[in-house]
Amino acid sequence: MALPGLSLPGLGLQPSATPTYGGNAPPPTEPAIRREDLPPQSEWRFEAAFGQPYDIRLISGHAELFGVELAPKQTYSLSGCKGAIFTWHGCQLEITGDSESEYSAQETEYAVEWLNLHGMLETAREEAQHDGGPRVLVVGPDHAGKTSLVRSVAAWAVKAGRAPTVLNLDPREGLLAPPGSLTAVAVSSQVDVENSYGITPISGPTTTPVQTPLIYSYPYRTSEKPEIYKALITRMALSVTNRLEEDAVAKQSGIIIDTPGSLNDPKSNYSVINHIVSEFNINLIISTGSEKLLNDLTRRFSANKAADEAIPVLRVTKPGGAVERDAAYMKQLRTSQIRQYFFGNSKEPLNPHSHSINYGELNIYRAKSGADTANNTSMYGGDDDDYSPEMNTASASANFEKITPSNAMTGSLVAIKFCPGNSDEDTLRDSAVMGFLYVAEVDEARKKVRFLAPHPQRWGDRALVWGSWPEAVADLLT
Ligand SMILES: Nc1ncnc2c1ncn2[C@@H]1O[C@H](COP(=O)(O)OP(=O)(O)OP(=O)(O)O)[C@@H](O)[C@H]1O
Repeated sequence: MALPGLSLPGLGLQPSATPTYGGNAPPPTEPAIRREDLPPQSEWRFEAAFGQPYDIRLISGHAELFGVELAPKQTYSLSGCKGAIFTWHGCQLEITGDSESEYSAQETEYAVEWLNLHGMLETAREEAQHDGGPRVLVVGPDHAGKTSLVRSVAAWAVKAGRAPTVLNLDPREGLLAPPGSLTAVAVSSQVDVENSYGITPISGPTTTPVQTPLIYSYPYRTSEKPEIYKALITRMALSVTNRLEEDAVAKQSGIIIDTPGSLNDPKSNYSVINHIVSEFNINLIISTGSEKLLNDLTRRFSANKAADEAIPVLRVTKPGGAVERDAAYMKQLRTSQIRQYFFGNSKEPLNPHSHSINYGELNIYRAKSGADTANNTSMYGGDDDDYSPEMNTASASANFEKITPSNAMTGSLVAIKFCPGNSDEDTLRDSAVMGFLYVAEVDEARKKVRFLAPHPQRWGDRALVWGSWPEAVADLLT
């Protein structure tokens, strides 16, 4: 048994005789299996590399991964995952496989704060009047635990019978969609340990919950195209508000918004945060990982305001285990999310469909990058209170160009928009996404493109949008 709080990789192993190997025989390659006893309110933190098997089984007690309870005796494959298995009352875990880092930790006060936040949100839901439940914005620098917090409070809410709407506004990491998208989804069934919020609708039967998210394409790195980012937020706010009006449970459950760390530059005058707050009518801001941000937002939204105008800004402790994810890891994460979108995972393999289509039948637009477009205003360009998407019509008209397919597209994703192929630029920008295609091959001689799609159905004459983000993945089919 490992000493609580002092566990290091391998220390949980039962001592065994040192094996000796005769001749040139290779050592056995059986993965190491060890058991860890976790005391109450502690967690098993791990960083498992991509492609390296890393399995965890709950042997006794209760434990959860960011709010999602582990089923006893079930093996969870957590390869390519960094996270923590937390226990409120103590548990024993069985761990198989190697990790880059793993240890048990008892400095977990953050978890109590997160649970208190959940209690607070539950009270707000119970007291919700005609304007619905809590509308929460979570902000903080990169790697501060924002996504983990959102996932935990959403999972606890679902367990309490709610259906919170979760929004991901970080295009670097997809939610129920590949990276390069912004998503809103009403989470009504239990969140999955391995698949998080579940998977999007596919052609076959599944064991994981199927969700129907609202997806918008934002094929840029976060700060590249502020005017488009803001226009999409306005669009999403409208769609989400309309959806909530049709679903009393979702309305009462409220919304929780996860944001990228890049929104927190004070030089911007917090222009995008202001925009989100006003479009979603936010009534609670959670700040984590930065004292300065907390102070700035408190001054802006809460201090010296009349009671009916003030928006409370709450500080939540950053989890000690929240780790930085370097550029190489984030690239692997993006590739793995794209692969999973088309091929599923080991438990739920998918069979993508191949579509070979003549150039003449396609309406493809290239979303110009920030460097391409003139009038590229800064994300941080002044106060946002008077922003309206119409103001950007002139610049929006320079954002898409119709193209003929070329080899440069090979390995990229294109978004299938709901709008027709001959739509104007504002419609192209604002239209939600029906799904994504992977460009497997462009045959310039025969003027044909071969796409991979999760669905067998063709998409008619709908507009396709190709952007610079996420980067092309050359080896998706290998
Ligand atoms: N208590 C914890 N123990 C171990 N790992 C953790 C813990 N909390 C979070 N992590 C991990 O740390 C990493 C960063 O956390 P998370 O993604 O929640 O932060 P974030 O603020 O959303 O980051 P970003 O803005 O860069 O997306 C993730 O890989 C997450 O799984």
